[in-house]
Amino acid sequence: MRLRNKPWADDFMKENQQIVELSPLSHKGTWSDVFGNDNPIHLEIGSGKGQFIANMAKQHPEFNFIGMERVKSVIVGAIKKVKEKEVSNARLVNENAVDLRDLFAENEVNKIYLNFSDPWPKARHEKRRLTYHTFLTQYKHILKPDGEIVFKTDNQKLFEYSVESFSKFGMLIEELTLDLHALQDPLNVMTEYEQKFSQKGQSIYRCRAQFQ
Ligand SMILES: C[S@@+](CC[C@H](N)C(=O)[O-])C[C@H]1O[C@@H](n2cnc3c(N)ncnc32)[C@H](O)[C@@H]1O
Repeated sequence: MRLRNKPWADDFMKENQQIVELSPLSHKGTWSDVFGNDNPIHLEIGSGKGQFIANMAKQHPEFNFIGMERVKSVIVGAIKKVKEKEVSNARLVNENAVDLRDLFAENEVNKIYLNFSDPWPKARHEKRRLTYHTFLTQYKHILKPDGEIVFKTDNQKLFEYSVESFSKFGMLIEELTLDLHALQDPLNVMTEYEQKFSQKGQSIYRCRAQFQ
């Protein structure tokens, strides 16, 4: 579902079809054809302005990256960042993650990144959180049996909620850190929000969880 009509963003996307997939539903089950290889597929939901996906694609040519972002004016920024990196292993889709099973076949994806997802703090909006159990059901379907979710946030309440949600769903918590940057993990690629919040002195939380 596309949310707002923005003709200039539509034009920009049409001009950059080597990066943005205009008919992503048609690739369900055949994403490897889009990339021209069988490399593992890593999906980021809510890519924002694309710093993470652009840098990950550059650092990891052995993986294929798909970034999903529902806001047109935001995805334009992500397209520009991916373009600058001159990579062939990243694609963006302007979709609202409602049911990922429309976009991906069973077991088609190897890893899902949820980076600084919108917290939806009100109880009545719980169903919109990307770590709500209905989303986990979708993730389990599209992920390979050994696939994992990597979740990063600065929001303590969302983090606690999400770890509990993973756990209640029967997922295996493989890693949990309350201060990611203290680990000085050289492989950590920062997102725009991560940079912004860590500069303000906020701790960054990360959890890696696997379906069993
Ligand atoms: C708080 S921002 C974080 C952006 C980026 N991941 C970062 O860390 O800098 C969350 C982004 O997720 C997008 N988003 C939220 N829910 C989404 C959904 N259901 N499907 C696709 N994009 C979504 C929003 O439009 C927004 O750009």
